[in-house]
Amino acid sequence: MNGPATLSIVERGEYRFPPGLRHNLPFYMGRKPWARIGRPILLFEHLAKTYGPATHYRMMGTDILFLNHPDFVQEVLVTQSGNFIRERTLRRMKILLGEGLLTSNDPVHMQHRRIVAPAFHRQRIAAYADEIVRSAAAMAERWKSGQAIDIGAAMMELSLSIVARTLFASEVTEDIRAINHETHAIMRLYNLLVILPRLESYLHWPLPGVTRFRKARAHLDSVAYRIIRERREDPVDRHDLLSMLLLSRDEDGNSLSDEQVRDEMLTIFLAGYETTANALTWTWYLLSQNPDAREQMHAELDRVLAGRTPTLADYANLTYTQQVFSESMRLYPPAWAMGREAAIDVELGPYRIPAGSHVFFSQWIIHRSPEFFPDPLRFDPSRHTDAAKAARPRFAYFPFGGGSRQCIGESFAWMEGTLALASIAQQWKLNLVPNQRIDVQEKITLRPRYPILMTPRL
Ligand code: HEM
Repeated sequence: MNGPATLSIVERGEYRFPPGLRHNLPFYMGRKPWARIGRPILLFEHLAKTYGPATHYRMMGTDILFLNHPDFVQEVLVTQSGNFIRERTLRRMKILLGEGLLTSNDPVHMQHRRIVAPAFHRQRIAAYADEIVRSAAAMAERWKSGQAIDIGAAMMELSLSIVARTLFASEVTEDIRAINHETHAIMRLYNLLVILPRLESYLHWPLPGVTRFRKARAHLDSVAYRIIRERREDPVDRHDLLSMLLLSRDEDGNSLSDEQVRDEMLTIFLAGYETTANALTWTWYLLSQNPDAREQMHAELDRVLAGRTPTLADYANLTYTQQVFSESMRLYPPAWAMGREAAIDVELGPYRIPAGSHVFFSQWIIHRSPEFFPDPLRFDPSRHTDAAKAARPRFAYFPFGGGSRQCIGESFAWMEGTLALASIAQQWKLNLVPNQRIDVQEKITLRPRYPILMTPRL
């Protein structure tokens, strides 16, 4: 790899690490302003500022590399992807998602990806455009001028309605609310349980949190398997993602079992719903703070749509609206960090790390690097013209990851984000209610830490 210019090395036996924290990470917790439980972004910002493109720390006996240069990201996600597997915390989401695309490793992952891919082909997701516009327009019609709304909650509700229509060809029914409710209950417990060293072995214990987890999973499974059974009994194509999961075959004719359909259904639900809702939430916030960009977007909507409801055919012509969405995901990437685990000893540039080491990189940090995005905190959609993109390394901007595990829902998300923005902005301008605390909460996705209240105006 070309790599960043000057890199120092710390040797340990046959291994070579970048410089970094002298003590195990827990040693610093509560002692340093950048080491706070639940604020990993502060740690990553500190490491990037202090050590530059690559740094190293240890946690509970595991070596962790934090990489801050697009060339390293490319190396891990593409060039040497075969040397890495999902890191431990993500693998542990198997307690909810089984062997779905997010949690599995090869060869299972490759097999499933081939079967699931047709559900996300361009022609197929084109059919979902009308559903997206209908859900967004219906929500916007319910708003009243000057009446404050919690934009994060509104975008979650919108995203849930879009998932209902596109994954299950349905309105938001009791079943879908149950899936939503139990998935979130499990994810809240997961955030606590994931810190246990051998989580899987505690799952049968009668501890209060674990009992709640088992109940939620049993309820979730009963709903999911009932939906699958009903669909198998009446196997018509309802033109939704679930029909595709049930009908899809790879080139050798392999299809998914009920258990595999359950895992992929919940994976798509979880991966596709909160990410897009957060991306839209931050976009409305940023537009309210950048009136020039907002005016330019409205001018494009007036020009392209001339008052019509947007359709799929308009999507390609809404270039500025797409750039607004891109710039929002640069500053507030819904997937704000990613990780892998080295399956074998790995050489990365001048470094050599042992099998079992974890490697992390953060969209939040790299997307805000002044080297690739001058004046990085400025909201500027023109950073995403084709010419500007071609002038940057591929992994200076990677909201959807990359390589063989690049987000399978990326085209869906672009279409959903752009058309939802267009449908709502056609009816409203959203202004921020003054004097609010705005901050991020870095869970698996990047949420607002406090509700963000906005008022729609004509
Ligand atoms: C703005 C919205 C979205 C963002 C920012 C996003 C981001 C990502 C990222 C970064 C990954 C790679 C994770 C890794 O390699 O560790 C990923 C994977 C994935 N995403 Fe998305 N995603 C979004 C929307 C969606 C949607 C709408 C769907 C489905 C409808 C979806 C389904 C998936 C699935 C199934 C994977 C796993 C792919 C695999 O490993 O083969 N995502 N997403």
